Amino acid sequence: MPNVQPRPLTAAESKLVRDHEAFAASVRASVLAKAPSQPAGTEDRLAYARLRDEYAEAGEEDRIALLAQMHETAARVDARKAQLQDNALLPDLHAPYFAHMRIRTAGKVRDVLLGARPYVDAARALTIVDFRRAPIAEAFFTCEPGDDYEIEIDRRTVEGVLEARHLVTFERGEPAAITVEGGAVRRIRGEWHFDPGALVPDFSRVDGLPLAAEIDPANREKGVAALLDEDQRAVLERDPKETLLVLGAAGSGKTTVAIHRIAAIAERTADFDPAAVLVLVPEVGLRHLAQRMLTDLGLERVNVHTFEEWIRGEARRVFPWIPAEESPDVPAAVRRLKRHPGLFAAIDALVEDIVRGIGARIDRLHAGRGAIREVVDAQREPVIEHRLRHAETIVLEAAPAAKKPLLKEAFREARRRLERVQADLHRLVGDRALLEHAVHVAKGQLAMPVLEQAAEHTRRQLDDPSAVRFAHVDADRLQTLDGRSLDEDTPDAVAGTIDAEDYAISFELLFRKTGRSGTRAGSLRRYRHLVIDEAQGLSPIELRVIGRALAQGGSATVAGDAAQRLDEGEAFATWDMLVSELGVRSTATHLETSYRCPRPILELAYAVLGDEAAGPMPTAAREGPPVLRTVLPGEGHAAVFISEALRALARREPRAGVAVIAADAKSARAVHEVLARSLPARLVLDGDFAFAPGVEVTEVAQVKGLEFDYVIVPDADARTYPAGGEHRRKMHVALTRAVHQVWIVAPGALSPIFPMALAVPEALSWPMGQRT
Ligand SMILES: Nc1ncnc2c1ncn2[C@@H]1O[C@H](COP(=O)(O)OP(=O)(O)OP(=O)(O)O)[C@@H](O)[C@H]1O
Repeated sequence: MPNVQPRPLTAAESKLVRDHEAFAASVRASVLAKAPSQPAGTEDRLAYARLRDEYAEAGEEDRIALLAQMHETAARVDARKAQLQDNALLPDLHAPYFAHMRIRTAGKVRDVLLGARPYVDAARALTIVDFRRAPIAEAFFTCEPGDDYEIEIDRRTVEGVLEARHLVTFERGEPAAITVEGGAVRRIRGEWHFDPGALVPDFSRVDGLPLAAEIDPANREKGVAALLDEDQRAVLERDPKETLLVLGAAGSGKTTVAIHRIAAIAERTADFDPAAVLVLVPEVGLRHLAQRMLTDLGLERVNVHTFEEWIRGEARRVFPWIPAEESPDVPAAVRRLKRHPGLFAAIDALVEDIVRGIGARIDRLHAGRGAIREVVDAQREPVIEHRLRHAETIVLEAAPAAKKPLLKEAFREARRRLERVQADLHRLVGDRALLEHAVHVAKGQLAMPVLEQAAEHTRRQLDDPSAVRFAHVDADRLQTLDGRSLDEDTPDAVAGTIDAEDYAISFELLFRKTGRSGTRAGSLRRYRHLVIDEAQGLSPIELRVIGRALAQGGSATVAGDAAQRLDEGEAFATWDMLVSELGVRSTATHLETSYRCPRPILELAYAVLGDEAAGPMPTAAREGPPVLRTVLPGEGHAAVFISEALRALARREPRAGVAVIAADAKSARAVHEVLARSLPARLVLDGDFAFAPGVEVTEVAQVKGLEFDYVIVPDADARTYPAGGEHRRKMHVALTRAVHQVWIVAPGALSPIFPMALAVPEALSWPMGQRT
């Protein structure tokens, strides 16, 4: 806890307290004067959805009547919505606002309160503005008391002076603390006191360690190459033909070593061709980083792709039937099913079924009386083509000479058809009976309802989109009330699409049927050397396809860390199994020193992992400043604190690279919306990091393999990171991106994944209100 030495209030501070008690009383009176409680309009909303479905199914003669009904229902829904919104938008009386500013504009002084919802009661001179969106809130985020402001509102410039600004917390609906010069005034057991304390965390650099932007690009790679430790160098000295598994904690140099191994292989290989090397990474950000590292090493011709980019490109070349559009919205459970190792059991069952079908067909056409079918069914090779060849030999041996040419042709035709996998894919992912095999072997990791979901999702994908179905209907008749397409935001938006997960499944089906990874349209490209970075994120079915892209006699460097899995985690079992899915034999190296993060970050990142840690904590290469932690009453307070801290940091260390890493894209957008009001923060949700000084707001999934001078976790609260392995690994990834220092901000109760006993100092002496 901060060093608190209460003292009585000054007259000005007492006046401030009285003002805030008056604001709170005024909000309460205003809100209570408005009657809430309205019935929900659920029935009408459901009716509208039903009508929309009926419209899609209806014949042209019924459409006009249906449209009229849709109109009526929509009008009722809108009216209800307006009522409900009115009530929902009333301020929350427990904590109606979190900040206050006094502004002087056009000769008048006004008090403006900042809250999550806007609210105005002109009679009571009460104004609460939405801190995320109201233009005037910018004055609060960007000005110090006494500063002039100039803000664009509705194309007008409004000028004024910010006279005062305060953050406020509430307890049981009453003001409990208000920031003032040098600290805060605070109500303790009904008495108000002054508490001293700083309000901006003290980011402190590691002595002697340059910021990323301070490292001369020309020295960057040369520098690391010279620094590599014994274990890292040993990897580079291994035979280029060997497949190596490079394991180690976050920041232990796995990517660095894997990329430098390409340079080492290039040096030792007479006919080295960089275009015969493929580097696969999970995200676009890491692709950019790997490309930069390769360019620094003079290896810019090496292919670098995210796994998804690579398999999409290969699948579209090999399977010309693949639809142009990818599904915008795959249900999470279906995505999990399609990547789960249990799916192999469903594929096995499908393979048996296909074989039975082929045997029965040839038998029927050639009057085999069950004998041909029996021979085909009796074969046990994993690949259907091999079974058919085997069966053909047996059948032909027993067949009379006259029948042989026709039988031969029948088998050839059956084999020729094997490369058609489109229908098999649809059956596999849409047939409950087949998928039950997957759920069965998944031992509780997949639940039965996923069968229904997958079948439904596939059925909708196989539907023509409305635009195709109603091609004969006038375009203006297809206009909906809201002007959107009939499919938008409806489950039909997936009609005519494919899921990204289906690419690997198609390759697996093709292999199980033909023993090859090519069709008449094209073949999977092969490489002499593969680098697979962050391999822990790949599913067995994906690894099989990657393994088949390795040329005969080629080698691979597989790097990863099981503690950094960001999916549910079940696609990964052990490193041995992972390598065996790739179809290679490998030797493992463990890198034991973490170079990126200083000790305090590493300690916290390991404590957060708990049982999810793959091994003991690695050695930290250096000491560093403490991890900072701040628990605040809500998002509004967090936004203010983070923007103030970032502005102070930018003044002190303008060359620092800062990542604000939110749990997901939605949270990143919300944080960015506020930060962008007071500083030039970039929102990065497509991997397009600048690798330069400045503030970038992003989500955990984007930052795999990357590093930043400072990391701020803006949503380390219990709601965003509840207990659970998945959340522990996710936080571990976020924390371990920092080279210098980490600041954890919890808007609300701190996540339970942080150990209570851990010595993480409270960064700010912020008096908490009771409400979070
Ligand atoms: N021997 C070394 N001496 C000093 N710095 C090193 C050394 N090895 C690697 N580094 C640096 O440590 C940082 C982390 O390296 P790298 O990104 O390769 O780790 P990683 O194991 O791939 O991390 P992650 O698991 O987070 O992806 C980089 O800045 C790299 O330059």
